[in-house]
Amino acid sequence: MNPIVETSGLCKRYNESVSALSNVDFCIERGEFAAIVGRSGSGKSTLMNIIGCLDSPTSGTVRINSCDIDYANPASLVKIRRTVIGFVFQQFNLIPNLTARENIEYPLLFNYHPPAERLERVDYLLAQVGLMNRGDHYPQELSGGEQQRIAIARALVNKPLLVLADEPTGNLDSGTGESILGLIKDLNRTQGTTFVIVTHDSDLASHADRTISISDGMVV
Ligand SMILES: Nc1ncnc2c1ncn2[C@@H]1O[C@H](COP(=O)(O)OP(=O)(O)OP(=O)(O)O)[C@@H](O)[C@H]1O
Repeated sequence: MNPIVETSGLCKRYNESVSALSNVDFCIERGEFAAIVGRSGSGKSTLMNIIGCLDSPTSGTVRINSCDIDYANPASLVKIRRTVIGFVFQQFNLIPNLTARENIEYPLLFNYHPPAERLERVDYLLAQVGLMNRGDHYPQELSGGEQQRIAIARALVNKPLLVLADEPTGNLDSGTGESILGLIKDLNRTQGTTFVIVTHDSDLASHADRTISISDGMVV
């Protein structure tokens, strides 16, 4: 057992009447491809936001890569988000006035990388997601599935240990959604990157090694 994420007694209350997570204990192993499933409002996004260091729990602890997360220290959260975690969103969130290639390269600009190294990394990832011939296209010139492939390449550019994807297929038709999950599965197998995805769709979740079900803020 070599977990990349461990939570213990995780609780999140948004206010007195809304308890979004209650006492969540779970772990994600290194190299795993896990799917979090649950009905709308069950607490999936809340859990992903806390693991992704985008939001803080009301109580409980989270360990990522064997370090306790200090939610009171914003600089340490930024560092973890930049170096350990990659994010993929339902809405793709590509920057519209940058080409596909520039979108993938963008996170590298925050850490020092020589230009030749950046080019090589971007070319490698464009090939990995099967879009070598689309690098100079702007997001609006790409299909939804192609935009999500570029967003996945961008999430991988800093070689994160963990990629969190919140409804990565939510904006795609079912065939394209399957091909995106096939890509994630392939990257997980070939590169060993840990993926945690949230999906409403239990058929799509069956691509994952393990399904974690959330109901009313609890792992069931
Ligand atoms: N900022 C907020 N303020 C108050 N309540 C919130 C806030 N964000 C989420 N909630 C509530 O917390 C609960 C869990 O929400 P969450 O977004 O985590 O669910 P979800 O499983 O991701 O839902 P969906 O599948 O619809 O995206 C819901 O009852 C929601 O209304």
